[in-house]
Amino acid sequence: MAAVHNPPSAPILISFPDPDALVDSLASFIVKAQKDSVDKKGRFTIALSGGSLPKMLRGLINNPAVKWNKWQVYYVDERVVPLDHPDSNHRACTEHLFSKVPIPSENIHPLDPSLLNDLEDLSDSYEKELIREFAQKDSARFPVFDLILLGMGPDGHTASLFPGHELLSEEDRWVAYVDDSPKPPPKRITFTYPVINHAARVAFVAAGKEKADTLKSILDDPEAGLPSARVRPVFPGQLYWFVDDAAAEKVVYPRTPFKL
Ligand SMILES: O=C1O[C@H](COP(=O)(O)O)[C@@H](O)[C@H](O)[C@H]1O
Repeated sequence: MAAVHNPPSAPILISFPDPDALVDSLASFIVKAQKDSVDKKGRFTIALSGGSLPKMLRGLINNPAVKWNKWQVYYVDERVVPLDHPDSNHRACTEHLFSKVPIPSENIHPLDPSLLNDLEDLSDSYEKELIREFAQKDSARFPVFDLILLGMGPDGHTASLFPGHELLSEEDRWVAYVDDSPKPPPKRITFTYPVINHAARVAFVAAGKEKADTLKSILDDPEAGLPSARVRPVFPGQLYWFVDDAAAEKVVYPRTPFKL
C-alpha cells in the first residue's frame, strides 16, 4: 500500500491590537512550547532570527516560567560579521535578551568567528553544530527544532532566503551561505527550507503597516511564492503568524483567537 502523507496544516494567524499585546502572548506561547519539550525530553531546542525579532522577545525577561538552563539556542540565519558587530543577529539577541536573563553561555550557539573569511567552512561548521544536536545527517533525516522563530522582510524574505534566489530550491544542505544578499550585509549563512519545514512549530513575528502588502500576498496568495510563503512545516508541524493589526490590515485570511 502506498504511504499516506498528510498535507501541511493550514497556518494559524493571530493578530493583536498592538506590538505590546503581541509580545506578552508570544512569550506565553514560547513558554508553552518550552514546557511541552522539557516535559518530554528535558531540553528545548529553539532557533532565533535577527532583524526586528529580538526586541519582541522582551516578554521572556524576568519570566519565572522560563527554564533557561534547558534551552539550546541556534540562529536561523546570521550575517557574516564579527559577533559584536552592529549587524550581527547574535549581538542583537544578546543585547535584547541574553544579557538580561540567566541563560548559560554554552547553551547559545553562535557562528564560529574564526571562520568568517571562508563562507563554505563557516556554513559547514554551523551545519555540524546542528548535526551534534540532532544526530547524524542522512538523506532521510532532518533536524526537528521544537520551535523556530522567523521574521519577514518587506520583500517577503525570511531567514536569509531572498526572492528569486537559488537557495529557495535547496533540498539537501541544512545550512547554506549567500554572498549576494540584496539586503546588506551581502554575506550570510542561513537555515534552508528542509530545516525550517521540519520544525515542530514555526512562528513568524511581523508588526507594522510597512509589512501589510507582503503579508497579504503571503497569506491570501501563497502561490505567488514569496520566500515566507514557502514555509509550510511538514505534518505534524504547525505554522503560526503572530502579527499586529497594522501588518494584518489588508489580509482576508481568517484570524484565530490566541489561546494556549
Ligand atoms: O536580514 C534579516 O531580515 C529578516 C527580517 O527582518 P525584519 O527586521 O524585517 O524583521 C530577519 O528575520 C533575519 O533574521 C535577518 O537576518
